[in-house]
Amino acid sequence: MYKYHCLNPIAPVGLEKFDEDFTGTEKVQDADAILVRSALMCDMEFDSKLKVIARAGAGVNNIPLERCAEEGIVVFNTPGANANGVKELVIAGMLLAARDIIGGINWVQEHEEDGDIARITEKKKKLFSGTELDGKKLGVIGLGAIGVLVANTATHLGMEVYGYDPYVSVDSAWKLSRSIQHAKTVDELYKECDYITIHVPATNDTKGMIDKDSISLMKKGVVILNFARDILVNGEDMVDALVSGAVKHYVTDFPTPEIAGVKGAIVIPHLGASTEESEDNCAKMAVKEIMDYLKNGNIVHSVNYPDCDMGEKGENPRITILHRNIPNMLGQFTALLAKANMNISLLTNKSRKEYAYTMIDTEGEVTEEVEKAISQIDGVLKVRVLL
Ligand SMILES: NC(=O)C1=CN([C@@H]2O[C@H](COP(=O)(O)OP(=O)(O)OC[C@H]3O[C@@H](n4cnc5c(N)ncnc54)[C@H](O)[C@@H]3O)[C@@H](O)[C@H]2O)C=CC1
Ligand SMILES: O=C(O)CCC(=O)C(=O)O
Repeated sequence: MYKYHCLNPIAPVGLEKFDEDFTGTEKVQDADAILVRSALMCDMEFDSKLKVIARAGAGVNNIPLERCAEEGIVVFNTPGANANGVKELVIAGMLLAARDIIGGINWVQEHEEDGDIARITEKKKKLFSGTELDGKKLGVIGLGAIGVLVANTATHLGMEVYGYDPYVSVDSAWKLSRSIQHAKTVDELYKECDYITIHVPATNDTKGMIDKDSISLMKKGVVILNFARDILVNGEDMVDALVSGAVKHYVTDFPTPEIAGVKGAIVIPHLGASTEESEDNCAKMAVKEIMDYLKNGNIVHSVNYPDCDMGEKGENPRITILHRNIPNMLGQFTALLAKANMNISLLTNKSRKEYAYTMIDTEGEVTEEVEKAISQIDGVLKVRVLL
């Protein structure tokens, strides 16, 4: 029986997909699998029993990926499963910046007791007038699951859309509307656009990518939207830009003490993926990934190990080995099995940067001695024998 623990609430429709070989546990130290959304895991100690973490969502900057890889813990995310939820809120964010909907609604609430509200509305509404998105230029940085949806939808609102992503995947490129203009440099996008929205992962390379230098290249009064992660934007520089009017609105899904009360900032409490549909999609995908890994050894949508899929495990035992990507690992595995007089019926080996994964279907029993001998090979991080 495998045990799973949820560090955040995970949609029941996903958890219901676990079959009879799985049960929930309140004790994280007993878990073979952890499901998580945004809970911070960077300082957590992991029990040697833990084999897999599934992030029901896209961003994985709350999980220590490298340490997990070293400890033989495979980390998954659920690419694209919440992209539509975020896209819809980004479009709402652009509309909130273009029209003073929030100011107008607040004004009505302040005058809700006023019997004359209908008449004074017509006098006061000019205080909350705005502009339209039609004809404006939108720059989308990062054309992954969310960026592509935002870019394509904005074209239907009449916006002229520029996209920038030096690492765009073939899949995303296929999905992108032909009317999106390809910005060859991010500076080109900064200079051209009235609205700029960022949809890149938070990494050492992207941290602080929006700062006083990048803002200085943008049009005065630009609107910047950040539904990716707070650390992509230098908070101090953004406050200065809002105060000076260099940035008209900063629409962000990430409240920080620095930005929360600043005039011009439109701050949402991380609601991008908080829709029934996104939560259900993420939970279902995360549970599927965990079951497939624990029962079949397959890795699909990992963020710290290579994806590797040998289909459903059959009658024969399957040995799965997480190991370093160094020479002669396969040679040592096969030599060891040959010495134990074992036949290999199927073998796959995949690598990703410093780490690799080998799956071996064998004919005949895998003894404890064989399992132990594999785990003692230098560079092996975790061995499992699936029966
Ligand atoms: N507000 C919310 O609730 C949510 C926020 N997110 C955040 O949005 C981010 C993006 O999500 P997805 O689109 O699903 O991820 P994704 O992985 O599908 O797309 C990310 C894209 O960014 C591109 N990229 C990476 N570095 C870049 C750079 N320096 N310049 C330009 N492009 C670069 C990649 O090539 C990729 O196409 C996530 O990493 C997460 O932090 C995701 C889901 C929900
Ligand atoms: O689970 C959530 O609500 C956060 C979603 C998110 O930020 C992500 O998927 O990266």
